[in-house]
Amino acid sequence: MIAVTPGEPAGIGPELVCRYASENSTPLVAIASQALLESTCQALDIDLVLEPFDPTQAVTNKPKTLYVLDVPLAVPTTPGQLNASNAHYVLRTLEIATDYCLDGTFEALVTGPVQKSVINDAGITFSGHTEFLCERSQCERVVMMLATEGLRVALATTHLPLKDVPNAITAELLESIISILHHDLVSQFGIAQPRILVCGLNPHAGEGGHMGREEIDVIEPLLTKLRSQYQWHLTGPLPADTLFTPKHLKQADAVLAMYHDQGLPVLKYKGFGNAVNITLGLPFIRTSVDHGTALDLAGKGIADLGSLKTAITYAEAMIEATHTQQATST
Ligand SMILES: NC(=O)c1ccc[n+]([C@@H]2O[C@H](COP(=O)([O-])OP(=O)(O)OC[C@H]3O[C@@H](n4cnc5c(N)ncnc54)[C@H](O)[C@@H]3O)[C@@H](O)[C@H]2O)c1
Ligand SMILES: N[C@H](C(=O)O)[C@H](O)COP(=O)(O)O
Repeated sequence: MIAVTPGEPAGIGPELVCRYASENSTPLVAIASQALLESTCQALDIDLVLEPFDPTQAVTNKPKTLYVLDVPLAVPTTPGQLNASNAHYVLRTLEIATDYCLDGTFEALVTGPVQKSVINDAGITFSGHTEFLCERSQCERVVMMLATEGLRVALATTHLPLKDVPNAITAELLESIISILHHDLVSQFGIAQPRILVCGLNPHAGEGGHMGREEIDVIEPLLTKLRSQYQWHLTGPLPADTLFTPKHLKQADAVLAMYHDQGLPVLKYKGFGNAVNITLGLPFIRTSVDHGTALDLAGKGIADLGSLKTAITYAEAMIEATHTQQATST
């Protein structure tokens, strides 16, 4: 079973989930407000039956059906209008979803977009699903990786102000990020010997130390150590501006970028609308859309479904890969 959280109630998440369930037969359990989903279907004329979810019963593959585990909103919503009063609702849906994934009720969680700012406006420190799921699952570290046809980009740091990035790039951080990335490319993506390209942090990878020393002091020694210890295929640190070119990418299974806007603009330029955001290193599968709440489109029924479809397709494939791995290891 796959759980889905539509995310911010005033964003495009609820309508995308309802439209997906109306048009596709993958059985999904939405952890969300039943009233919100009902009003969304009514407003946009979406043909969908909302069935109460019973955790003791398996869901069946019924067309035009969405199972719902009801989590009431604090206050009714208007599409496109944020209300901090519903921030706790958003987090509650994520808590319930995570806990049901951890106890094995769901095999995967697919998340819709949340509005990070409004959660913080409600007085809750929140930087993203990735960090939230890491903490709730009591993981020491997880890795954000976005993927689209022909490109996978993982991040060494995630939702961090740019000024804090250089100090965060330590050998300890990079070793655990690369280890999780390598492990999950093998186990979840079936790549026997993953080839990973690692970006430098500074322009031209530091220009021999004249434009920053993180490459010389931290990244290169760590890559050398990991190569000799594990024989992993790690290339870098490479200048990020020319790393994202076919010559390099055709020899890679994934790229590790040092920070959010070093890697994600390239990925989204290539695949926005057909990309997926995956959290590696969790004890369960989590995929997500590549876009945000798109408040400008909410309630209009015109937002593109492509990324939600991709996120669900990846979750299904990763479930399959996990089953195959379990079968071969027993
Ligand atoms: N997975 C997530 O939870 C997630 C991902 C990205 C951004 N966000 C959050 O979303 C909020 C808004 O972020 P933003 O404005 O930078 O990005 P956004 O993705 O919401 O919007 C950027 C542009 O893309 C368009 N767009 C987005 N999704 C679309 C879709 N499905 N179909 C057609 N057009 C679409 C929007 O109309 C807008 O023009 C922020 O709080 C951000 O942190 C959440
Ligand atoms: N960094 C993501 C992106 O740009 O698409 C996005 O903010 C969502 O991150 P979480 O999955 O951690 O919420």
